[in-house]
Amino acid sequence: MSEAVHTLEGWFVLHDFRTIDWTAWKALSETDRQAAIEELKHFIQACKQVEDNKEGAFAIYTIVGQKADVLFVQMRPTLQEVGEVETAFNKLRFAECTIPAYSYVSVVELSNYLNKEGKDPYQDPYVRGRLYPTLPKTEHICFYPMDKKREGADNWYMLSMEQRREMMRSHGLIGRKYAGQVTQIISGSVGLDDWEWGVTLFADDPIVFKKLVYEMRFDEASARFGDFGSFFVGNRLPDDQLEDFLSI
Ligand code: VOV
Repeated sequence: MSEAVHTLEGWFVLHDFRTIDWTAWKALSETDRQAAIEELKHFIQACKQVEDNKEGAFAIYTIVGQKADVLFVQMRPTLQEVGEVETAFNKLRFAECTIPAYSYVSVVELSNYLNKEGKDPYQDPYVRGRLYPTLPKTEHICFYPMDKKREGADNWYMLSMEQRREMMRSHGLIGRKYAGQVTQIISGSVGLDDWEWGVTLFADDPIVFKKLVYEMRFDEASARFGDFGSFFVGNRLPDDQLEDFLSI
């Protein structure tokens, strides 16, 4: 049997994609719509407070294309807290005018393919910053789930630790070329959701998503072993644009 890589886990993550039921939203009276916006603003403020207190992380993006209209990314220390914030959102008046489009449950993950053994990684400030991140406030987000293949000769899980380590080293070298242009958060979802990882990328230039993902397609870890789900891409929704976005 091949050796399983040791993983470090950080915050649990919910990617909560909603489609706005514009017909229901338009049917509300102006007063009810304004009250719903105020309530939503309160909810967003509470999520930001959690982030400021370093007790979780939060981001809100509008999604381009018909798969969804808006994405709430919620990170919390426990699965229970992630469930609670999802329920809190569902109780908002605004949520009554949304339709669940897609969701993804995972936990921020780092593997030790490239780590030195020895010190307790959970005490390393760099590792902690990766496991318990403050989400970058970039203009754009890209999310997709992925698997590593288990098909005939292309079975990631039958490779030796050394073979996998070498491929992850090559993968990391490509990624490093994009340092400063893109931030990646890899969250593991084996046993939690339908795919094995969620890939969340943050960048100010969406073309960087295309270039990075394309370049990685030629790298063995992705070319031979990557299987990908649906891609979602979106634009940051700053507080001062929320009203505009929801205005009728
Ligand atoms: C944006 C840059 C970037 C950089 C620097 C980077 C580096 C690294 C390193 C060093 C490591 C290994 C240690 C760790 O940190 O876990 C990883 C790990 C991982 N990655 Fe990555 N990755 C990037 C980016 C990046 C992208 C764009 C993708 C999607 C792949 C694609 O084809 O669409 C991805 C996937 C993953 C996955 C699924 C894992 C876990 C694999 C496993 O078997 O455990 N990743 N990744």
